[in-house]
Amino acid sequence: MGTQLKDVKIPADAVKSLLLEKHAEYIAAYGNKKDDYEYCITEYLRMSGVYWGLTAMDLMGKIDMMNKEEIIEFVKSCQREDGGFGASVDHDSSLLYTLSAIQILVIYNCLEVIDVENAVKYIVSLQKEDGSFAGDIWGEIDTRFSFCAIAALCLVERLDVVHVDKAVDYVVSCMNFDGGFGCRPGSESHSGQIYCCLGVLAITHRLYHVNVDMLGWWLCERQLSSGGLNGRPEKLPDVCYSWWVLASLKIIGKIHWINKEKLVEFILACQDDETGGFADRPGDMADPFHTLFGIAGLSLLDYGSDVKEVNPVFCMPEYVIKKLKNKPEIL
Ligand SMILES: CN(C(=O)[C@H](Cc1cnc[nH]1)NC(=O)OCc1ccccc1)[C@@H](Cc1ccccc1)C(=O)N[C@@H](Cc1c[nH]c2ccccc12)C(=O)NO
Ligand SMILES: [Zn+2]
Repeated sequence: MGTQLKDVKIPADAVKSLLLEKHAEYIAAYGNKKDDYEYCITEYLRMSGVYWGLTAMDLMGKIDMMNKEEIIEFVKSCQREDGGFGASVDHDSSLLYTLSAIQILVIYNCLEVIDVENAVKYIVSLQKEDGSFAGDIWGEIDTRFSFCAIAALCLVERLDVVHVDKAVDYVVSCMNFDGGFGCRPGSESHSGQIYCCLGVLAITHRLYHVNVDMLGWWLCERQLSSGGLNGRPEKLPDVCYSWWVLASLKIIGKIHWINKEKLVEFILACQDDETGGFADRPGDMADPFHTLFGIAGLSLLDYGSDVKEVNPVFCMPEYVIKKLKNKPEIL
């Protein structure tokens, strides 16, 4: 018989509707358990964790349940001498957490509380001769960091300070024969990297470089019989990959190429009806990361009226991105 496709079976008693109130309670309570084991071991990505929780709550119309003052104080306390932001207080600066910090402040519309000029200097300092970006001073090059840099500069309306054409050339040099993108030239196509590279091309209005039919085909091939999407061939479906693939399809105008009903069923089945929140696949433990990307995925699928529209490029509420002078393009 043919190769057994790895997939999950959705249990008959799986959740079939969005438990919005439970997810709001789950996220609101998460920030209060400062001595919880899980909270402590995720200190290394805390700034991103705050972005995930805040964005999920805003998309659910529950942002008022978050402690605005405490969040803004935390973000301010993480800006370092070099202008960048670390994941938590006293952690080294990185482009990943500099983007998350700026995303949080733009949602709260209070960029003035930080030194934007110094943050811009930090981002510029990480661009290389070939247009690529390192993630921090230790120098790892990855198209993820190209997205962090371009997205952050777009959010503070300062795209003019970097070599945009060289940044685009580097991203294009990472395009593969299958239409996808990897982390460096010649790297294997991966849904997360595709999302980042399309984000750079959407923000810089250079989506004409994309082989839309080839990439669209590769992306909708990610859907398995469970309805869920995986990140690469032969991998298991995962609700966060439902976001990376779906957002990518939305950016290139091919979201209608996948079976929306089956994907909605998969995402809803990933909810934890006891604790609230979404897990990566049915039956696993929920976490704030998969909760954001489950809700954002349902938003892209126009599920239910009580979830706000999400911007596929920034994974932030559309009403926030609409205010930008230079909006990202989608096909
Ligand atoms: C570091 N991360 C990952 O590698 C996750 C792990 C994972 C979750 N489910 C399956 N694997 N994978 C992941 O985020 O892959 C998507 C991805 C990969 C590369 C580039 C962009 C997105 C996760 C954290 C994590 C670790 C372990 C378990 C669950 C979450 C993570 O921080 N992802 C990043 C992915 C990302 C989103 N936007 C970006 C912009 C630029 C760079 C990265 C990102 C994030 O959400 N930042 O806000
Ligand atoms: Zn995942």
